[in-house]
Amino acid sequence: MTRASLDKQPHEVASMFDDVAERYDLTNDVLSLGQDRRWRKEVAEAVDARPAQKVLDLAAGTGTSSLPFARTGAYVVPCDFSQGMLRVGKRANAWLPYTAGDATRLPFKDDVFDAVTISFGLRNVQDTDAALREMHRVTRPGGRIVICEFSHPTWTPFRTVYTEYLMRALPPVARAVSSNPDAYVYLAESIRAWPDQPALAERLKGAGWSKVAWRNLTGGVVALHRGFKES
Ligand SMILES: C[S@@+](CC[C@H](N)C(=O)[O-])C[C@H]1O[C@@H](n2cnc3c(N)ncnc32)[C@H](O)[C@@H]1O
Repeated sequence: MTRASLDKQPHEVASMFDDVAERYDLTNDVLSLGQDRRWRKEVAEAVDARPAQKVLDLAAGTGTSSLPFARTGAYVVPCDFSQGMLRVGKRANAWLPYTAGDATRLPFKDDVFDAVTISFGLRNVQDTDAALREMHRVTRPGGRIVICEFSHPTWTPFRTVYTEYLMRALPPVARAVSSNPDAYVYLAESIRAWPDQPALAERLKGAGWSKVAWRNLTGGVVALHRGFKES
């Protein structure tokens, strides 16, 4: 697959996730070397969902990213546009209110969620700024956003090793465990093309979010960005 794999239309992205849905959670565990569990714990702490709060987990896929919020007693809505991912999720956790929807045209009214969050999803949305604006629209004044996304390690020697892992080690491992190995070539390429931590913070501000800050996890392999909607 060539770099053209990054130029995917939304329906191609949805279909790519339909293809990997059955083995998505297993593949994640293997390719992240088990780190994904730690990252999810950090996201849950950053979102700090309280009982009865309304939380939107956007690009929720199978809903694995939604479970930590549900466990706090919050009302969490997993939303995604891949029918395949939603189907696998519903089979495992039928009690979650899975909702089909596109991040750039959310099927929710204004100001309804206490918190909106997106894990490993924003990088896949073709129009990042439109998704950030939509997330802002559906958040209540005073509410918060937490974005968990692959990012760029800040220490150069580590960044070099990590880039080698992404471009050389990850594709053959993905070939062994995934039902659609090309999806993981796309993963590697999309991570490299993704804005770095300060650039993503500027995009959040541009979409209307205030008090924007970020924190690196695993040396910057992942970054947690957060922001607030002005009251
Ligand atoms: C890598 S998965 C992340 C799933 C889950 N959040 C997790 O942490 O495991 C990315 C998800 O983003 C979804 N996605 C990509 N673009 C989207 C869009 N425009 N609207 C809704 N979902 C989208 C895909 O369908 C896929 O399920």
